[in-house]
Amino acid sequence: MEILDTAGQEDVLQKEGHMRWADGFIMVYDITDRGSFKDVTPLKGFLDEVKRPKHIPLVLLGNKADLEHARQVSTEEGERLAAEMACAFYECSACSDLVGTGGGVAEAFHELCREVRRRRAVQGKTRRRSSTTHVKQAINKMLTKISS
Ligand SMILES: Nc1nc2c(ncn2[C@@H]2O[C@H](COP(=O)(O)OP(=O)(O)OP(=O)(O)O)[C@@H](O)[C@H]2O)c(=O)[nH]1
Repeated sequence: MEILDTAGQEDVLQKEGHMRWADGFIMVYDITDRGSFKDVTPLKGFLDEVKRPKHIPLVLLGNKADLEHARQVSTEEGERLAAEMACAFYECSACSDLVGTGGGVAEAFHELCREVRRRRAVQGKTRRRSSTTHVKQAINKMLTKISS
């Protein structure tokens, strides 16, 4: 697995390059900064424009859960946004190893990996099914030729 931590201030071309490169995304906002939460929706819109096929593996992550006293974005708001984007949601603290806060970082990465694998398995099945269909069609053609 390769992890790219984007700078957050990259230009559109850089952003597009990163989006094309990646198989999955963790979108992180700061629960003590409503502005960072508001940035998620347009970023997801941009991702949908750039990425084919759509519905790429995605996890929404609210960071800095250790700073509860400074919270600006509720857990429910995070959950609602994740439901809208049809993705998993966690809150975490990159600065705390406490159970229930620090655990979210690892869990977010695990969930993203699981989702990437699930999508690949589904795509693999589709590809296998379609190649079987091609073989069947070719055999049918041959049989038709032979019988005519
Ligand atoms: N209390 C607390 N502080 C955090 C947490 N995560 C990051 N920080 C602090 O927030 C500041 C910014 O962290 P960065 O990792 O540079 O954030 P970033 O989003 O990667 O910033 P860019 O490089 O601009 O993209 C630093 O001072 C971190 O120590 C957290 O979970 N809890």
